[in-house]
Amino acid sequence: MRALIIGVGQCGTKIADLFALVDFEALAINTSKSDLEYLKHIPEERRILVGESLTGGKGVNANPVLGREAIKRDLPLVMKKISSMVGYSDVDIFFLTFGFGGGTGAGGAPVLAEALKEEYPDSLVVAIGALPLKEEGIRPTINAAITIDKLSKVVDSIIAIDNNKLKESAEDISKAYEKINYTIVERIASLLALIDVPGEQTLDASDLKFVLNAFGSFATVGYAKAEANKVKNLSRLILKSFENEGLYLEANIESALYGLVAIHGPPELLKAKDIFEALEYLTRKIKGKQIFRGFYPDPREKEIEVVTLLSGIYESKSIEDIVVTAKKYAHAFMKAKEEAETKKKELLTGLPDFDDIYPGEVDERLG
Ligand SMILES: Nc1nc2c(ncn2[C@@H]2O[C@H](COP(=O)(O)OP(=O)(O)OP(=O)(O)O)[C@@H](O)[C@H]2O)c(=O)[nH]1
Repeated sequence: MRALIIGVGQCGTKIADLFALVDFEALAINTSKSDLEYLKHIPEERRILVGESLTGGKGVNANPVLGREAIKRDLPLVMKKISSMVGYSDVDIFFLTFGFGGGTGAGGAPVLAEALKEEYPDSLVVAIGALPLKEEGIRPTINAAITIDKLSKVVDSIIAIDNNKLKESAEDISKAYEKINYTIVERIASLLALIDVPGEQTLDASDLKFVLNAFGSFATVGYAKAEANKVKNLSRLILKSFENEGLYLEANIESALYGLVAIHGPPELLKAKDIFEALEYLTRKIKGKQIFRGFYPDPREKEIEVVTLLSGIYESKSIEDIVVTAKKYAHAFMKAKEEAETKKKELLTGLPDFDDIYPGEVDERLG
């Protein structure tokens, strides 16, 4: 299983940097020079500043039109770098990480996704994007809604992370982001690390690709971990991993098409009866009724870890809230703009030109 992580914009490159820390191949793309310099784990030759001629290396200030243009201008450079990283072996999945509410990531991710799909038709392109906090205001909400629409037509799945859901109240925002980013990487890296690893039942790259090949719908990742000696009922721990409070976004998991569950822990505790009980429950619950599973007994392990991926989701309150708010605002804005234009026309119609009021002035002076 080979995954390549491409971070776009500040949020995206911070997340990609954490993936690099746990040994994933990662690339960072940004319009802000200082944000690129701030990264710790992605080597310098894998950091690309785009759109410098447009932005002077200072970011795009939440303007996705500039973000889109910046990536477009330097797309050949970006694709050349990706090609040199890919080399001669296939990439199963390109993961694009970014924040939905800014300018570089929101504007750039769809452009890059399209280019990757064209260049690497056998690889999946999966978006991993953070949804804006409600208190950030209308602009990030609009950026997010439009980017969701664009990506849903290009990528295979969108793993949307609702910052509102993961941020604990009264927390300092940069600390909250740090924690959220850690959670994202912990879950996805744990899952990817188990793919193709021999287990009692093994998940391979084609299982993961099947589950994520979901025509641009939403996916979410659940997680539960506990010290092995404290787990009295494994079935309950598995169920906890896909309970709403453990997921990345508010979503109706019953609307999911596919599920994938990976369980890792000491062999004596991975009891088949408990596992099947929980998986049967999940199979009944989701619409598509297709669950892939992997059990990984590991005698060195002192904890039990469960990672759950649900995909093909169309019912999500987190997404609906953003789209509905953005649509409402966009309609009100377009209406206000139209009214302003009409009012301006009404007010100014009927005025004469200078020549009507000062006839012949120039001719007189010229004699
Ligand atoms: N989870 C998470 N979300 C973040 C983080 N940083 C920013 N965000 C979210 O991402 C959005 C802003 O995206 P950024 O990545 O900062 O913006 P950008 O893509 O670099 O674009 P510009 O700053 O406009 O050039 C906001 O809606 C934030 O809520 C982060 O580290 N983690």
